[in-house]
Amino acid sequence: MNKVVVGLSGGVDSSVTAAILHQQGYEVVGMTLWLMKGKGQCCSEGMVDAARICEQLEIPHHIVDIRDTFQTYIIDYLVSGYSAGITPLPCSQCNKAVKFGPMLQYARENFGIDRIATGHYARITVDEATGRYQLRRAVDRSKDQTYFLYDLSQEILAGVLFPLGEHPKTETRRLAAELGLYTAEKPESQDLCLIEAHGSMQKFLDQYITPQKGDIVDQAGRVLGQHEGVHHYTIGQRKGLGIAAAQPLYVIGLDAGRNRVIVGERTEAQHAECTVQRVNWVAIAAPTTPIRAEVQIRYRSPAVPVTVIPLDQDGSDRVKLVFDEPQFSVTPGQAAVWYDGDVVLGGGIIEPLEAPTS
Ligand SMILES: Nc1ncnc2c1ncn2[C@@H]1O[C@H](COP(=O)(O)OP(=O)(O)OP(=O)(O)O)[C@@H](O)[C@H]1O
Repeated sequence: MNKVVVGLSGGVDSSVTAAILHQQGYEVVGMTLWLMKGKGQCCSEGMVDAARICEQLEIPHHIVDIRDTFQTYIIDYLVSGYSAGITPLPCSQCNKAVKFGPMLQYARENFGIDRIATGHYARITVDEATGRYQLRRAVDRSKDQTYFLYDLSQEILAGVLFPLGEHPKTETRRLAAELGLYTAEKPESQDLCLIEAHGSMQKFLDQYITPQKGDIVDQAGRVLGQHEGVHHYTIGQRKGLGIAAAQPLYVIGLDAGRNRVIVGERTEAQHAECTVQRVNWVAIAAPTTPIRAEVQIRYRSPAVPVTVIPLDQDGSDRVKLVFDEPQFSVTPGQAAVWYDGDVVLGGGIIEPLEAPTS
């Protein structure tokens, strides 16, 4: 019988994932990763709900304490990034370094199982010509999570199932109700798990970074106001600046070294290009010449036409993105993920932009 370990968060998506695979005849083992130290209410609720689902499906449930890994790869990563004036994206890093890699390893070492499944909305296919695993957008585009999954290696994609990628979310809910799953009515998580646990990113970060007031300046260096700590701001932010100006002002730069937040008008918040590091190529091997694609620079932003230019000799690790049209709020630390239609070609982390003068 085919065996699979299903990552169970205690939410409806992973519950239905386990139920679908169970129905399809897989021997399913439930696994919940214990992620957060201290403020762990959502973790403990999730663990209990996951245990209930496993009891209902009559499958085993294992809890794996991975809090040290989460601390190193997510908490420390966020704190050092925000301290340096960038806005790191924790979710792709979490998927790669905390969830998929360790879950596969644990499943192999402890149960001899080399396949895992999660409730992510994405699809995996194989390119028959090249043998490469392809990551594709979910059928339900409003739920598509490929932006957070671009960094998974070929080896990991080979061992993963995303049964929900083929289903609209409404069908997931319907299935949960039809199967009488304990979690069928559970509300959606609205935000990052850290924000859900702490109320806001600022509250979370203030535990680690002492807020240090400083100047809000324009590109000419004129002081326009005071900020509450550089780590409270992100590129493109308009609200909460506390500055009265004739034109709306946006954050266009974060100068952690001089403890300054730099603001400007909307046109100053636009960039024609940026560089991207730590690139992971998914559907294709690293190219050595420029390619055309559509790129997404934020989770909820649309994919826009771009030329992807390899910067290293082998084309692998860094690229330059030249947008057909200048883009608003290109944010260092966030991911840029480029696609060919619904297929992820590759992605990486946006590097610090050329600093606006201040
Ligand atoms: N703590 C965890 N332990 C194991 N697997 C997890 C955990 N958190 C998330 N996952 C897996 O990753 C998938 C996507 O997680 P995400 O945080 O995006 O939650 P979600 O889309 O709200 O899904 P769910 O409804 O299952 O919570 C989940 O469906 C689950 O399979």
